[in-house]
Amino acid sequence: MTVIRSWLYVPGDRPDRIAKALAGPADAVVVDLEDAVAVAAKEDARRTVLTTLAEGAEFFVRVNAPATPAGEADVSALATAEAKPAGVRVPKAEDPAELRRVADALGVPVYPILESALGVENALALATAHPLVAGISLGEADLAADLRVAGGGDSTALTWPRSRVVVAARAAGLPSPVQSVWTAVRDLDGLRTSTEAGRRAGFFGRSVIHPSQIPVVHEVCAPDPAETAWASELLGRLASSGDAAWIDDHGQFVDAAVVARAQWVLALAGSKEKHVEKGTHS
Ligand SMILES: CC(C)(COP(=O)(O)OP(=O)(O)OC[C@H]1O[C@@H](n2cnc3c(N)ncnc32)[C@H](O)[C@@H]1OP(=O)(O)O)[C@@H](O)C(=O)NCCC(=O)NCCSC(=O)C[C@H](O)C(=O)O
Ligand SMILES: [Mg+2]
Repeated sequence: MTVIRSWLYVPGDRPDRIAKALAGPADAVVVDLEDAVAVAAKEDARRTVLTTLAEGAEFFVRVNAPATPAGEADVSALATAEAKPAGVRVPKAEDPAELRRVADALGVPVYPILESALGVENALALATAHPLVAGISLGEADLAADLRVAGGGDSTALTWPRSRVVVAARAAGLPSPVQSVWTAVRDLDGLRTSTEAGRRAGFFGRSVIHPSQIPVVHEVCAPDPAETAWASELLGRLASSGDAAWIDDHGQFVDAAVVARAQWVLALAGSKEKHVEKGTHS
């Protein structure tokens, strides 16, 4: 099993930073053609993406929303390019039919980003829109704006959409969603607390916008030695006794659900970083 912990965004009109991002420690690089790129720079950014792909670099691309002129241009440019991205993130996703068009045109893994009330309401339909849909996530800044609720940090106003996207991803058999970006770039303690909370809430891995955020995300996503030891012990007892249920040495009841969790903990602990495939982490 292989997993991606950090997805580093880098603006498509900054070739210097794209090179740095690709050479750095992020598990995945997402070159952005959408909101990090000014309208006047969209064409340049698209050209840079195509040139960098043609040079053999491996990265993901966030296209513009496919229903917009810039999004149409992104999708048709990538569709005819010989070198394809590892996958595309599709922002402002709301319409499963639109997602199918993108997936059919590009033939690469597609990751819809849910950033509106309608997108969240359609979470399961988007997650199951096409076999190439490989993961869903939230874009919390845009979502908070669309919902007219407090955004930023760990706004509790987004608790329900977060749970909704976790449930829809798992119902569709997709990996746990990747957590949305932490925008207080210099506040690494806040990033850590928020990423830990995200893991507890069912997210795995995080989109980041600055290289300084990568080590924090990697640390939070690292297997917890105590949890790994607990899982090994539990599965050892299961193998030797064959019991279906018991109370462990810590007084905790164990049954099939707890065994499933222990198996997931060990699978994650034994995973290699980089290059997640559909359904390879849950
Ligand atoms: C956020 C930034 C604009 C900050 O830029 P800046 O203040 O110039 O950064 P630093 O001076 O601290 O940079 C220090 C060094 O790190 C390199 N750097 C910085 N950012 C990146 C990066 N993203 N990738 C690679 N390298 C990076 C600098 O070159 C410096 O290097 P050196 O000179 O050698 O020391 C900027 O970080 C940035 O543009 N980040 C990405 C923004 C982005 O792509 N945003 C799109 C995603 S946001 C999102 O998804 C929201 C979502 O849609 C929602 O709705 O929620
Ligand atoms: Mg957004």
